[in-house]
Amino acid sequence: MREITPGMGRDKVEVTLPGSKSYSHRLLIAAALAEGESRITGLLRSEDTLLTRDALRAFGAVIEDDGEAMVVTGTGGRLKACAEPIYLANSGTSMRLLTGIAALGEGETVLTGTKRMGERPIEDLLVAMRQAGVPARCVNPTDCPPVKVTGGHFEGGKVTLDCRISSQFLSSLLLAGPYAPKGIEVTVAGELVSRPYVEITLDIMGRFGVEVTHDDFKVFKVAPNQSYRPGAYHCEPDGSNASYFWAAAAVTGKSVKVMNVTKKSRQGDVALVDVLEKMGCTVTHEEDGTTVTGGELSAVTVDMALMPDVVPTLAVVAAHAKGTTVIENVAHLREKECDRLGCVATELRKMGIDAVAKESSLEITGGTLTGSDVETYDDHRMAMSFSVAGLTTPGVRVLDPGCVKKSFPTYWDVFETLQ
Ligand SMILES: O=C(O)C1=C[C@@H](OP(=O)(O)O)[C@@H](O)[C@H](O)C1
Ligand SMILES: C=C(OP(=O)(O)O)C(=O)O
Repeated sequence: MREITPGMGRDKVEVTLPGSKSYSHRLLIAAALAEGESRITGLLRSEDTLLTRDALRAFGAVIEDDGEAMVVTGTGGRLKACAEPIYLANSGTSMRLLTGIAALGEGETVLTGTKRMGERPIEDLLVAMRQAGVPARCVNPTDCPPVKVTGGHFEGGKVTLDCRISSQFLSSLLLAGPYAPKGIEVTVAGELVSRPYVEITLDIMGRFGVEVTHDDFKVFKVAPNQSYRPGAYHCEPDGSNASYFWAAAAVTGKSVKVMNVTKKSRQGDVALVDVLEKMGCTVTHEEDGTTVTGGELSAVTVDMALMPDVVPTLAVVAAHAKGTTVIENVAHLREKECDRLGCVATELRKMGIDAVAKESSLEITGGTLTGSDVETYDDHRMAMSFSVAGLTTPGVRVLDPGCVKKSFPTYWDVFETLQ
């Protein structure tokens, strides 16, 4: 349990954050698929990214950490079969991306995780993998992990993929695509949620020398006989984790500059600053970072389909704003570490805020918050978002502060620099 001390000590604070979770997973995967040695700096070392690292080791990549960089000796796309099941806790990105990669193995791989992982759907990805020749199925009759993938049969070719639940399915097929004999052509059926994460995938594939073409995010083509090029790569800081510090400024009326996170990034969550600006904050864009300064906050109606991970952050800011904020088009939040629509609304209501989770939206009417014991549902973003409420409200106690280890093990140290 951790009780948050209200107030920000200084009027202007600069924070420096660890590497992007999404970029870290992809940098490690691309380097592990390359032939030869890559040196990657700036990587996030958190529970989830280390699970991806360990899984890639199990697939045969050699990965050493010298403290500054991870040095990866890649496999050239020829992966070992894994005798033991690969445990991926509740890292959706590891599970979904590595399920596609397992198709490049030389035998059966079982990928498994926590109880909650066993409730996070993956069948849509497996349907597409089967179309590409890969025997892949859920071990239980649930459409969710554990999954069993039989490598060595990945022909590729044309597949149709439903991307309404997760963009990670598409990233998975694209990342494995260059090593399929026919390459891969993915037609997206249904709305593609969380599109910026696919842009991150394309960015990394491009930087590693693999070409992907697409027709306005509807049909994606990866030609065969391409390979990931090893080299020296750097990981930028995490835009989703920047949100808590911008939100801290928004609710306290102070200024926070997040160093080296800018609108030039492909991380979609950086666009949260545009929403905060609409709500009444002042945003300053500089080459070396982005500053939010709090102001009088008013409600907004905003489509957050492209920025799912910062919805809990925005919800806490909305609880401090005048009027009713409507966060639309976010049904996919129900499939995250917890049901993020239901759980955010429940915890806000415990603080005296009128919050309603609808089927695909969240409505929050700003008001006066009261302190409460915040249940985190083993979800790092619940802990980090609600800690921001503690800056304005006495008596906010985060029940399981340790769950931040999933994406930001040093969160509380950085948070303390605000105070
Ligand atoms: O590909 C990625 O790195 C991610 C994609 C998003 O998931 P969905 O595409 O399932 O929304 C996001 O929520 C997750 O934290 C990271
Ligand atoms: C949804 C998230 O992660 P993942 O899907 O990788 O579990 C997240 O970090 O908010």
